[in-house]
Amino acid sequence: MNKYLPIMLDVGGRRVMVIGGGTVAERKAIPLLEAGAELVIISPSLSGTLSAMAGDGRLEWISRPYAPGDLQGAVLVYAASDDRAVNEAVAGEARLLGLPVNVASHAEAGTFITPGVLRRGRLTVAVSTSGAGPSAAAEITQRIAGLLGEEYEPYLDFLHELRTVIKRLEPAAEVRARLLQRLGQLEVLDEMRQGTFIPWTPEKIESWVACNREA
Ligand SMILES: C[C@@]1(CC(=O)O)C2=NC(=C\c3[nH]c(c(CCC(=O)O)c3CC(=O)O)Cc3[nH]c(c(CC(=O)O)c3CCC(=O)O)/C=C3\N/C(=C\2)[C@@H](CCC(=O)O)[C@]3(C)CC(=O)O)/[C@H]1CCC(=O)O
Ligand SMILES: NC(=O)c1ccc[n+]([C@@H]2O[C@H](COP(=O)([O-])OP(=O)(O)OC[C@H]3O[C@@H](n4cnc5c(N)ncnc54)[C@H](O)[C@@H]3O)[C@@H](O)[C@H]2O)c1
Repeated sequence: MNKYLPIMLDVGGRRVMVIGGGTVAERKAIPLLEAGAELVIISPSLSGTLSAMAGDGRLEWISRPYAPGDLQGAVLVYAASDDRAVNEAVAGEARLLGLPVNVASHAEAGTFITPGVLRRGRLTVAVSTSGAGPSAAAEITQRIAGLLGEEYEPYLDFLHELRTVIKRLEPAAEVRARLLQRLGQLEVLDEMRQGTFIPWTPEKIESWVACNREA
């Protein structure tokens, strides 16, 4: 049943190939660019949005149909053409090269699928139905969006800042673990939700660390 492994992949500066330039390719391309991928699209045509992005130099467009050998140098592949046989051929080449491949027309021909995604700054929530119901994945993602407000973005920035200071100041693993656990018990998230949070100065952070070091 649990066939798919959820992971968070760093594609920053890495070459990702998308075959096809329509609606689905566009939906896959935008998060790839947001994640800093070096995006190459091979397709005889492009959607309006993708075309504008190619014009701005945000992605490379190779204006022709897919041909075997096109996947050289990629770390990730999306077969998003509307031709099942083409997507099949792309998946075959990816398999030979040992590359993860997503197949839009029939997911079972590929090796990974795309979840619905909600982002709040450093927080990412990914929702997958393992392919059972893509619309349901989108709807559940929207429901979760209603539960997790915008306050999570500054909250995670705050946690990141304190965690960085703690890791810098505390060499002892035991003390670090205690501080990081206490960090999670602060009421900062509620304060941020209510708009009453006052940003901590570096002095306040250091004094909080000093006061919470002991068991
Ligand atoms: C979540 C989301 C992310 C994204 O794509 O970015 C996503 N599909 C979304 C929307 C959506 N997709 C489809 C519809 C029309 C309604 C319907 O058919 O249900 C809608 C609804 C809409 O458009 O509103 C049709 C469809 N989808 C797939 C197939 C082929 C197949 O089942 O094999 C067909 C039939 C094609 C045909 O028949 O021609 C396959 C996949 N779609 C997946 C992801 C993967 C599984 C995710 C999971 O459940 O875990 C998987 C397996 C592979 C993949 O694409 O990675 C995104 C919502 C983003 C958002 O808005 O939040
Ligand atoms: N996975 C999903 O979430 C999902 C959702 C809806 C539809 N689909 C399926 O995904 C496929 C694509 O859907 P779409 O709405 O993006 O279609 P679309 O018609 O908008 O786009 C298809 C694109 O494929 C390109 N193409 C055609 N032949 C090609 C080739 N030989 N090489 C490279 N590119 C080629 C076309 O030029 C076009 O840009 C369809 O099979 C559809 O059934 C998947």
